Amino acid sequence: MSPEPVELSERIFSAANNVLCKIAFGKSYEGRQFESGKFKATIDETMAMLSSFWGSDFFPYVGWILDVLSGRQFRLEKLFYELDGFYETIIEDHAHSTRRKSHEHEDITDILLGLAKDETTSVHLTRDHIKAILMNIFIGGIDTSAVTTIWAMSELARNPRVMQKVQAEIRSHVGKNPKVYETQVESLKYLKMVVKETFRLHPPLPFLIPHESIGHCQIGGYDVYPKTRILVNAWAIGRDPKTWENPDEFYPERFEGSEIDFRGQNFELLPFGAGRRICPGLTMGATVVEFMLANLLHCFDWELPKGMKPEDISLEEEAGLAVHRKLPLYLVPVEYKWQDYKS
Ligand code: HEM
Repeated sequence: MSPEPVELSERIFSAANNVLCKIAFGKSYEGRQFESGKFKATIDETMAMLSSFWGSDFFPYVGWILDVLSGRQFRLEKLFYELDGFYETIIEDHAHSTRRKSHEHEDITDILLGLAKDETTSVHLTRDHIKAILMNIFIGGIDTSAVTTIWAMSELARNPRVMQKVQAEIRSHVGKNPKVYETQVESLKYLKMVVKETFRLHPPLPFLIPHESIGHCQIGGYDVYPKTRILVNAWAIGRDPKTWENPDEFYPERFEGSEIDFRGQNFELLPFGAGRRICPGLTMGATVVEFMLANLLHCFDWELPKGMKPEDISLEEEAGLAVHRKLPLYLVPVEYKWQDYKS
């Protein structure tokens, strides 16, 4: 029986969720605190709340009336209690757990609770601080890593030459091992170029996170006054024809021998921002994307659904704080017979 197409977006989201929850909370709470599917819906609702129009942002004295009448305030409060309950469960699970106390298996929540108890440090963490940090990881890390991986798979499905080249690299390094280990990813140079090229064309937060200027400055002859809201268009910067040759083409080789990286030192490529407010989860986010992609590409060959051509894969985007594909991504996974691999 030939394999059926699968909807990849949901599965990649679930994988990113499992990996990041394991690192941060020690286990995945999908199907427990949140039944399956509800987890994604909660993150989607949070992203929608973060990117929607708030009357009170623009009309400080009366704007709240708009927010109440539109029902947004009610949605926000409902979401707040849902998320707060989730973080309470995680903290309680850790505080009263019979889990092993060995430092070897500590997750981020263990470390934060340890810091909160430690009276010798100058950092005084409260329960609210801990919840806020967990919120940053939960909201900031899962969706961004999943979205990048989904865009990478979309571009690879549209570009069979790149797909074959990156798979050949992974398989020649990993050989007959049925899966790729984190330590093996470091040597996958072409995979890293594929990820960079994906960040260039599809930065998951195309306007980063809104900033506010604290002092007066001039940029390109324009005065920017204090308290101005600033949006940096990382999406347009990544497609600027003055910097990038054939900017709309997915061509990872453009990074061969290039110094340009996404770590905030090169303003041509800013998927994680730069400077003081650069994403603190940069290394974790990039590692999770490379790791998920390496395994997807090593374990399966990905064919197009019957009758579809590579150029039929849509790259249409859906507006939001994090830019998702507008349409689901269906591909056919064909299990790779790694026993047959010939180096
Ligand atoms: C592919 C993955 C990721 C991408 C593309 C990404 C991107 C970004 C961007 C663009 C910003 C705003 C920077 C700015 O406005 O200057 C940001 C902020 C942030 N990110 Fe990430 N991120 C990713 C993964 C993660 C992960 C895994 C975590 C946590 C474990 C995380 C936590 C945060 C936090 C806490 C902030 C706010 C920092 C602040 O306000 O100072 N991110 N991220």
